[in-house]
Amino acid sequence: MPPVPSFTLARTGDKIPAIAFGSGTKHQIKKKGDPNTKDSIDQSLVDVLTFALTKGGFTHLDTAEVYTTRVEIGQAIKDSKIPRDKLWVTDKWNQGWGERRSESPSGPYESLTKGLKLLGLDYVDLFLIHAPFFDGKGSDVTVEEAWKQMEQLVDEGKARNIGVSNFDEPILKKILAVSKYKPQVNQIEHHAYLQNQSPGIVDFCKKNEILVEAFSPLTPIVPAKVKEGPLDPILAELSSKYGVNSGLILLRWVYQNGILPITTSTNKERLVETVKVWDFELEPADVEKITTASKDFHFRGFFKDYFEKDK
Ligand SMILES: NC(=O)C1=CN([C@@H]2O[C@H](COP(=O)(O)OP(=O)(O)OC[C@H]3O[C@@H](n4cnc5c(N)ncnc54)[C@H](OP(=O)(O)O)[C@@H]3O)[C@@H](O)[C@H]2O)C=CC1
Ligand SMILES: O=C1Nc2ccccc2C1=O
Repeated sequence: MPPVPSFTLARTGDKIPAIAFGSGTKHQIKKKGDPNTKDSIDQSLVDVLTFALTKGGFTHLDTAEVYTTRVEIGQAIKDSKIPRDKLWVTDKWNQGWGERRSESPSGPYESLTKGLKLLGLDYVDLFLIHAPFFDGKGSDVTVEEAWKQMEQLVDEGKARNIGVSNFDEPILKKILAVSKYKPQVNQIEHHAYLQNQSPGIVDFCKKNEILVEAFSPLTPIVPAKVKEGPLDPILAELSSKYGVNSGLILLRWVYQNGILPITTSTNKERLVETVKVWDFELEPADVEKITTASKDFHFRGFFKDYFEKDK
C-alpha cells in the first residue's frame, strides 16, 4: 500500500494520517442492538476493522468510550499484525449528554485508564472530549477540570495528543484560556451540506492551529440522510471526469480544504476503493464548484438540539 498522506499537528509535530476509519455510527448501533455482542466482542466489527487496515489501506482508527468498540479496535490492531507505531488510534471520553450519564463521571483520566485496558495499548495517539456538554449532570467535572486531566494524560504518556469534538467557539475559548497544552484537534460534523457547523468554527480552528476533523463526510450521498440535493448532478459530472465514485469526490473535497475526513463502511468493495482518494486531485475550480453549489443547502445529522436550539 502506498503511504497515506498526513496532516502535521502544531504542538507536537506528530503526523496524523489524513483519513480515518470510524467505529461509531452504524457499528455502535449494530453492536449495542445485538444481545450477543452488546457486552462482549463483535467479531464482525473486528473483521471489518482488520480488513480496513490490511486491505483498505487505512492507518487511522477512530473510537470512543460511548461506542463500546474499543475492544474491537484493540483486537483488529493485533490481528492486522501492523506495528503499533505505524498506526494512529483516536479515542474519546464520553462526558455524558441528555439523560445519559458518563461511564467515567470523574473525567477523562478515568476514561482513558479504562480505555487503554480495553484497547490493549500503552497509549493512544489522540484523545478527545467527545462533546461540549458540561451541565453538571453528565459528569462531575467542569470543562476546565476535564482539560487539566487531559493534560495529565499527556504528561504521563497515555495520550500523545489531546483535543475536542463538537466544540463551538465559546467553549473552545474556555479551554484556550486555561490550557498548558492547547487542543490540537476539533472533530466536528462537516460535509458539503454543513460547511458552517457553528458560526466561523472552521476558520477559528485554523487560526488557532487546531486541525478540523470531519465526521460524516459522505452525508450528501447517503440516501437515508439526504434523498436529493443540489450536488447530485455535479457529483455525477465530477465522478465521470475523474473516473472515481462520488464518495471519493466528497472525501477529496474535505481533504483539499485542509480538513481530515472520518468515514466508515461495512461494504468491502467501497472499502478497497477508498485508497484511490490519493490517486487524483480535484482542480481548484471543481473544489469551488462543490462549495458554491452546496453551501446554502443544509443538513445536520448530529446534536441538532445543541447547535440549532434557536431555529
Ligand atoms: N465525534 C462525534 O460526535 C462523531 C464521530 N463520528 C465518527 O465518524 C465516523 C464516520 O461517521 P459516518 O457518519 O458513518 O461517516 P460517513 O459520512 O463516511 O458515512 C458512512 C456511511 O455511509 C454509507 N455510504 C457510503 N457510500 C454510500 C453510498 N454510495 N450510498 C449509500 N450509502 C453509502 C456507508 O454505508 P456502507 O457501510 O454500506 O458503505 C456508511 O454507513 C463514525 O464511525 C465515528 O467514528 C460520527 C458521528 C459523530
Ligand atoms: O459515531 C457516533 N454516533 C453518534 C450518535 C450520537 C452522538 C454521537 C455519536 C458518535 O460519535
